[in-house]
Amino acid sequence: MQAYVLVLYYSKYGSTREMAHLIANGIEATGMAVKIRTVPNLSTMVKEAEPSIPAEGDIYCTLDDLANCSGLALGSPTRFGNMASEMKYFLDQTTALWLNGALHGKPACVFTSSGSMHGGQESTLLTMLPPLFHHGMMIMGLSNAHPALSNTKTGGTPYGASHVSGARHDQTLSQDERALCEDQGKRLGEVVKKLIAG
Ligand SMILES: Cc1cc2nc3c(=O)[nH]c(=O)nc-3n(C[C@H](O)[C@H](O)[C@H](O)COP(=O)(O)O)c2cc1C
Repeated sequence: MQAYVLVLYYSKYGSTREMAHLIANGIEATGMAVKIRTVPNLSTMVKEAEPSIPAEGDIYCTLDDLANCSGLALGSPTRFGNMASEMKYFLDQTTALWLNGALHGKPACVFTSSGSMHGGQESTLLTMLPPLFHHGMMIMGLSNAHPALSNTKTGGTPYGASHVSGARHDQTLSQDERALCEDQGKRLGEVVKKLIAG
């Protein structure tokens, strides 16, 4: 099986999805293969549960997609300063992978999108990390040598790429936010390549 980096995200309004695809571009620029996967919406009405294959867009992640990756970029919108329940629900189904150490020693990074500038991006990124630590993953942030990290007037944190989408989801990714997404993908891809090469 060809080695790949998994970009796994949840997105309701599209911002985190756009970030996921920019990060994937960065990973591909290193020559690594990428799988982009998402997770379904949650519904309180069981009979309204999502079909197993989405009508459009990226397909849903399986546990095998996660178990067999060589590195992971995990993205979620900021929800009350934390990851979306859809992503948490998916992670809560990974006990078998934890038991057999499927993700142990693999590099991982996180990214998020929030409505407002000070609406909890950092707390979201930092609280997305504990499940990855529990899986024994090696956590990577952004390079603080990247000029966009100092120049950005919106998203971008040392803990991972971020985007401020505005109260009406109408704020597109700034050049700095885009550059940091691609750089995060490149960093991850390069580290994964080195680890695979031994
Ligand atoms: C239930 C809920 C909670 C949210 N909580 C926050 C929050 O704590 N801080 C914030 O800045 N934005 C918050 N937002 C806004 C989203 O983070 C923002 O719209 C994000 O860009 C959506 O990402 P998406 O386009 O990938 O769905 C919240 C949105 C929802 C629906």
